Amino acid sequence: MSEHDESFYDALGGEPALRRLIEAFYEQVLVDPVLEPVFAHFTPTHIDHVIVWLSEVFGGPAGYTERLGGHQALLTSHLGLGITEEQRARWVEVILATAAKELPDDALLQQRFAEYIEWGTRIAASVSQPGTELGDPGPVPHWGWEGLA
Ligand code: HEM
Repeated sequence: MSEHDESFYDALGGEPALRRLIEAFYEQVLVDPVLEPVFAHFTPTHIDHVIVWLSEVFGGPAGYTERLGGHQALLTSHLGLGITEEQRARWVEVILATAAKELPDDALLQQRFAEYIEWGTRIAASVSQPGTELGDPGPVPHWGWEGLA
């Protein structure tokens, strides 16, 4: 048995680990000079919704599809935000520094997590630009030991 036989979600530490990660991440976002203005209208449900999204992406419960509108709703949340490359890159930098502390010290796990964050933030920034019209983005993407499933 390889040490990566358990699901990516279980290896991450499931919902409790994602909660620790995202709560610690947003504590920093809200005092970060680059990111704080972007999250001026931040709501407490935001944290819960990001945890539900990441849980589904990484192979946990499909709560975002079942309760929060799925992939289309996630993309819609970013429409019109006009996320700059500086903001996107800072978001990545802060969450990866937090993941290094809060997620298991497993090189492949940290690498795959970082790859998802790079991929996902580029999509979020892209759809946030003016004039984006979402087609049907399909189901919530899944990401695991092999990357995009
Ligand atoms: C992998 C990348 C990302 C994921 C998984 C993600 C996830 C989410 C989710 C789940 C929501 C909906 C929250 C809700 O329903 O309350 C949301 C909203 C939002 N996201 Fe992202 N996001 C990503 C990247 C980014 C980036 C790079 C930025 C800006 C630098 C950003 C800024 C925002 C803002 C401003 C909102 C609306 C906040 C609010 O009013 O609650 N996101 N995001």
